[in-house]
Amino acid sequence: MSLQQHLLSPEGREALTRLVQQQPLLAFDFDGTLAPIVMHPETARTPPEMVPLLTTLAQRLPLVILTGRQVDDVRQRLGFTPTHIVGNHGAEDLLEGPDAAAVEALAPFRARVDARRTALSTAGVFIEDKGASIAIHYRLSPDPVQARAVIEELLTELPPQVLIEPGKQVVNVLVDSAPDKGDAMHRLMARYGCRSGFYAGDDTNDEPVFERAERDWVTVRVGPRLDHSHARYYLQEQAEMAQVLQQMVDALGR
Ligand SMILES: O=P(O)(O)OC[C@H]1O[C@H](O[C@H]2O[C@H](CO)[C@@H](O)[C@H](O)[C@H]2O)[C@H](O)[C@@H](O)[C@@H]1O
Repeated sequence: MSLQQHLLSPEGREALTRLVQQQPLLAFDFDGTLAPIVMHPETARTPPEMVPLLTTLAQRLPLVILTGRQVDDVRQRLGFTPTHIVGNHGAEDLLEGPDAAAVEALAPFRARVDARRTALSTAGVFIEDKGASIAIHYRLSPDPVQARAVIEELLTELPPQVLIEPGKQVVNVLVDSAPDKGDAMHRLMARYGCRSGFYAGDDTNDEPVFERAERDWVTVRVGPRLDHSHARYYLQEQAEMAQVLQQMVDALGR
């Protein structure tokens, strides 16, 4: 793993320009990458100034969204129509729906959640059941100690195949046999016949894409440089993404 470079450095801009001219697959995570992180998940949106840039890019290249959200949820927040969407951290394809085995494997965990609804809500912990994965949100909890205790108890006995992954003020409950974002990216590269790719993400669920990227892909982690990330480039903050999109549009020319 080598030191990450800033994507808007001269070297980063050159790599981006070179990539865009090779008809790559452009893939973006949503929360924290296209949309700023906000307190309430239901208020997240692509900033208006980025929408025309994304619209132009999606008209010129295959442009896909790989998100932890459900497909129908993210679709209404984008403000433009991407070529394809994969949701649920890789486990829900726009055309094929959620991974049925994952939905089924989560049934016993769902029952554990149901039995603790009152304790969770008293602690300000909000459950987002997305079918093929479940998010346990604690950003809005007024008492982090109480929230942690309730979540720890909920996670004490995990059903077979169920695993947990930390995210941004959220615990993701996933199924180990379900496809992740890395699987989704490789599947979409094949589907759209692309030999090179761009991927931007900001969280733990994006690392499988960074880790399994081919040598000539441009991979970007949104957030201060993190030495243990497998992304090749970084952006200091989400607001810089608009400049990246503009650079791509400029590189495509007319
Ligand atoms: O893979 P992503 O597109 O980045 O989705 C990851 C999760 O995003 C959402 O939660 C996160 O963003 C919220 C809005 O900014 C924030 O309030 C929350 O604390 C974050 O964890 C979404 O609600 C989840 O379903 C996604 O898995």
